[in-house]
Amino acid sequence: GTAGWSGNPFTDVQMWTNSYYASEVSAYAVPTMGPGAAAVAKVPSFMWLDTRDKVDLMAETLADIRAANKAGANPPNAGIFVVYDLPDRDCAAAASNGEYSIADGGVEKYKAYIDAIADLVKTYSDIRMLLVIEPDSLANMITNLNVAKCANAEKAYLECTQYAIKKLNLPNVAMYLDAGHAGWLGWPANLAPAAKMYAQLYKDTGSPKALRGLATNVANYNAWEIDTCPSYTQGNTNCDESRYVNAMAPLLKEAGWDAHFITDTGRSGKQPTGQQEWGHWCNVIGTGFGKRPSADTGSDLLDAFVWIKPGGECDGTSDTSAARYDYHCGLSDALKPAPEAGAWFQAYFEQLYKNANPPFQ
Ligand SMILES: O=[N+]([O-])c1ccc(O[C@@H]2O[C@H](CO)[C@@H](O[C@@H]3O[C@H](CO)[C@@H](O[C@@H]4O[C@H](CO)[C@@H](O)[C@H](O)[C@H]4O)[C@H](O)[C@H]3O)[C@H](O)[C@H]2O)cc1
Ligand SMILES: [Mg+2]
Repeated sequence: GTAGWSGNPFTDVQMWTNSYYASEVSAYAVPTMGPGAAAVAKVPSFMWLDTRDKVDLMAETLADIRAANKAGANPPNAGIFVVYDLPDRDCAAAASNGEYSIADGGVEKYKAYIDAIADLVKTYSDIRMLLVIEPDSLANMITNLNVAKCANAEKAYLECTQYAIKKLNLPNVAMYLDAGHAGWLGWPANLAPAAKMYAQLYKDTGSPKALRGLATNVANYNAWEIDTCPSYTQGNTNCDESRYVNAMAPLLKEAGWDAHFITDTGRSGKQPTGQQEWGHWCNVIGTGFGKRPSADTGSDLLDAFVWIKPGGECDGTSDTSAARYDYHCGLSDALKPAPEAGAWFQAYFEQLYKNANPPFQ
């Protein structure tokens, strides 16, 4: 099969459209928006393994993919998943805190979570797995060690990430470490320290073949390429993901890692967005579905445009009394009322659909 790969792992496969997202669209969007909304579920978005239980959903999805490939899918389907269950997850924010805590054996539980994923990858060695590793984790190690929860999590994040990289270094895996976005690590002050950290991790894990590069703009809204830098990017010449990737790549190469990239365009179709400030990340108003997933990027550095954050799934609750309330989700440029992170947010889906570029309607 095409499980093994060399070069760009997106060129000879098609990304799988999973039934979990399709069921959300058909249950919540189609009834109010009509059959046209179903077209969004035909666009492949990554499946987030944000709890240990979701690994069971990964197993079901891999069975679906195997069946489709056996039935003659050409090109064959690849699985697209986000590994996202670090202990003390999302350490600089409140909205996406996870099930594991460092204080409560979270590192060991995380390793068992990774072992379960690795077992599935081996069971389905006929299927190529395209993985994003831990959004918002390493990026916080560059810019938020002043946040106590992040400083306390640094050792665990690095131990868990190294464990994940080594255990998932398998022939049918291509993985990309989360690298924030142009408005996060793309700032001049953050770029070199970030490149140093990622290159170090690549070397410390033995320059693993399965570690293809970095994923950018996960759950964020930046354009891949924009002619006029939006006002909220003032001060940072890397005002889109292409500039960020082109600035980061040579630093990694100099440090010994010939890294490639994927960029989330799932919510970057409308530019500029309604952000009052670039650092506002929660349920931002004025955004739209963006460039469709494709390996035809026009860039030697970018393996694919991908939809990593599933459009319509919430970034965080706007309920100020909720345990996971984060003030970013209460800002003027955050759509409200919003449910818990990961839950379906129909009004947001309608916003993305209305503003889609290319359009759906
Ligand atoms: O003018 N200047 O010269 C100058 C210099 C330096 C400046 O400082 C930079 O300012 C940037 C903001 O512009 C900061 O970037 C923000 O950092 C946040 C984490 O702290 C990120 O939040 C995450 O977002 C994820 C989704 O992306 C969520 O899933 C996740 O839950 C959530 O936590 C924001 O995206 C990201 O935009 C940089 O750290 C900071 O270094 C600023 C100006
Ligand atoms: Mg988030």
